[in-house]
Amino acid sequence: MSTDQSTPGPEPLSGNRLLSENGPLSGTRDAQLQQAMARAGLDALWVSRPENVRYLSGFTSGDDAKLLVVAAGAQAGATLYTDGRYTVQAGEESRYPAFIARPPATLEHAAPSVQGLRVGFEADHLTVSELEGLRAHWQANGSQATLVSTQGVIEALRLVKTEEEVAQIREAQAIADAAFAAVRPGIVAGVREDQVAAQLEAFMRGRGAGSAFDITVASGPRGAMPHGTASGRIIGNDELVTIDFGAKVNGYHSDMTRTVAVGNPSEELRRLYRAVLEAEEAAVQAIRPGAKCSDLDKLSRDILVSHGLGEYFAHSLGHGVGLAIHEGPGLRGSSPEVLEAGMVVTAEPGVYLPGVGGVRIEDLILVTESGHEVLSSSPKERL
Ligand SMILES: CSCC[C@H](N)C(=O)N1CCC[C@H]1C(=O)O
Repeated sequence: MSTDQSTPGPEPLSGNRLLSENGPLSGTRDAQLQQAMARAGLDALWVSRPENVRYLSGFTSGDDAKLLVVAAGAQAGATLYTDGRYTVQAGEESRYPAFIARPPATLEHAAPSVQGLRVGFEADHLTVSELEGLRAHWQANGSQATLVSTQGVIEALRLVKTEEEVAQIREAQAIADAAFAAVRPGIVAGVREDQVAAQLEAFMRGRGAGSAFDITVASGPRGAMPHGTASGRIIGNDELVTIDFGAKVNGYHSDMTRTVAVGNPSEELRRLYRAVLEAEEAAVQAIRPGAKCSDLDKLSRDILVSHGLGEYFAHSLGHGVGLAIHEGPGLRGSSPEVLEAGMVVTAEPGVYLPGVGGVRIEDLILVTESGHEVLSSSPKERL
């Protein structure tokens, strides 16, 4: 939602309108939100990250959606702001009343609700011009809100998944596993990388899922690119091919990487593969509640260092997965986070040797009370 009124854009269908009367904050998620806002010293929160709007309201469009949450007092409640393209969708999906308008009408509508309040905004998900819009409308004309820069208020609530959320992720991963099983026999010399990606995507769409992100199919020397999106390269004989993909079900993602052998790759490539597999399996085995994310990263990194490959492990061990493909907790050396039951994370060490190729192996893992459950079930090669 831009505050730039020179930008062409949709008009409200019939003027700005509130689809229903202000609804109260209710339910577990709202209670957790109110507590989080209290901890952050906020009276209100202007939510602009699409995944956060969806998490709280149920509204699925990331194109134009903002949420104003007022935690307590006479104005307590939440309102969804979106434009006239989404009138029907907002009415069907949002738990909160929707005000259909474009800025600045949205900000003018919200101004009386935030008068004199400490209003948080999401610093990582608000443009400079949008912040200027908040200042212009909420810190003038007697509104005098105090704008507070925040980070991760709602993301912290999203770390531990509910059973319903886990079910969506599990379903997404099951579809991705089925796609891999269907496509794997066709990954042979002479096939283009983008044909492999297209087959995976078509399979997932056929099962009612989307693709979680641009699929990586990186063969031969392209394996040295951690984000080697499928290209027109023809897969050669005796190569390794790294395939990283996921499905998306009701907004929830899965994420898995397999590196497969075509023909008989060299002993040097097989050595890389075995080292990464050892690092990956050790990390997975160590996943349990109470495990420090930084320790898990170190565990897998130390194994690769012991094989002389530490310098080629060019990223962190893994990340949380949910409404975003990359979310907390971060399984990286600098992370202060500790795993809890209900988190869903990846373990995905890799090595990338420019001019040679690369290997990455990744599983999707649910942290359980007793340890973990590996959600991804596609077989890994033993080279
Ligand atoms: C663009 S989404 C990439 C998904 C992938 N599984 C992934 O998270 N990574 C691949 C390389 C490292 C890691 C990342 O940090 O992007």
